[in-house]
Amino acid sequence: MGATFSFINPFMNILTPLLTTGARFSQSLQLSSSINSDKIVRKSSDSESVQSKVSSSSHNVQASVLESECLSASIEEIETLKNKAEEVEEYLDGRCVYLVGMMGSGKTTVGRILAETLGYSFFDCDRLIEQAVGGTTVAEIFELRGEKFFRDNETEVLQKLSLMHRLVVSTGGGAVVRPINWRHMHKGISVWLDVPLEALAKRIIAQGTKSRPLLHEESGGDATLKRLTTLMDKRAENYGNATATVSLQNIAVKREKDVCNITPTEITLEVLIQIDNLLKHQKSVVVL
Ligand SMILES: Nc1ncnc2c1ncn2[C@@H]1O[C@H](COP(=O)(O)OP(=O)(O)O)[C@@H](O)[C@H]1O
Ligand SMILES: O=C(O)C1=C[C@@H](OP(=O)(O)O)[C@@H](O)[C@H](O)C1
Ligand SMILES: [Mg+2]
Repeated sequence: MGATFSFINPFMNILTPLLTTGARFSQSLQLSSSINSDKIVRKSSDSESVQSKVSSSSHNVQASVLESECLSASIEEIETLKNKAEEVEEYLDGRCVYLVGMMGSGKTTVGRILAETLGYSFFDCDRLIEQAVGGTTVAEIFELRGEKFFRDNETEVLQKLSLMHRLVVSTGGGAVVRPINWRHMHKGISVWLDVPLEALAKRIIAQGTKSRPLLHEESGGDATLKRLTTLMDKRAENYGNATATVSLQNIAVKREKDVCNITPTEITLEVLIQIDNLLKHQKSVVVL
């Protein structure tokens, strides 16, 4: 294995303050605002006061993810989300939730909402690697040190996170390729966000392909879709190792919506439903 960037110090420097103070991940704390996100869940009659509080908090303090989502999600949706999370949290028993899926599938976006809904800390693997390597971006790491260096450090991040509890971890799209990474993720619950490639291509093009080194030679929709298809053909089996799957195609049918119009809140709810079904099934099997 090439010289990997030792995470012993830099990585633990990022985690240690969280472990010692027991603080929820600073990212969530930075996102949370003067209003406790639990208070978002009110009867619709309070929605005006909540909305005004949310909008005022978003002026003077960076709004929490739920609050910002609340601006696009109804109070009823947020209430359903929080109620489901309370059910799931009991069965989760502190186990970490790992989101896997192709680049652009919404792991980082949904991960933040899921963490705040569960009252878990949130980590994004790519961001941890960038922070531990002195702020170098993922694209720069690929360019300057190569993909193997990146993958070695991705494995080290997952190994260290697997020692912790009550985390939502958004992995990078290629984390599923190494069996050792599954050994770490299988200590928790892994959920595959399965998004049709055409929807992925649209999102990634809208976001810009520069930040994704495995794509950035591609320009234009067809080339990006072709590249994503090649990657997916190689990885489909790996994503299938996840303990649960959230298919956006299925959500689209259930909600009679176009896949591209399914919101992160709706996906987060489906993640919770799939985890709930899985854990209740596991519990019933154990009882038998
Ligand atoms: N449900 C969604 N609908 C539309 N766009 C989304 C959705 N979820 C995420 N996105 C957008 O897609 C892009 C990739 O999302 P991100 O969370 O970074 O995915 P990943 O971490 O899986 O690569 C971002 O621009 C994000 O705003
Ligand atoms: O699919 C992949 O191999 C990658 C996905 C990226 O993460 P996202 O899935 O968050 O874009 C990032 O880890 C890197 O560019 C490699
Ligand atoms: Mg991501």
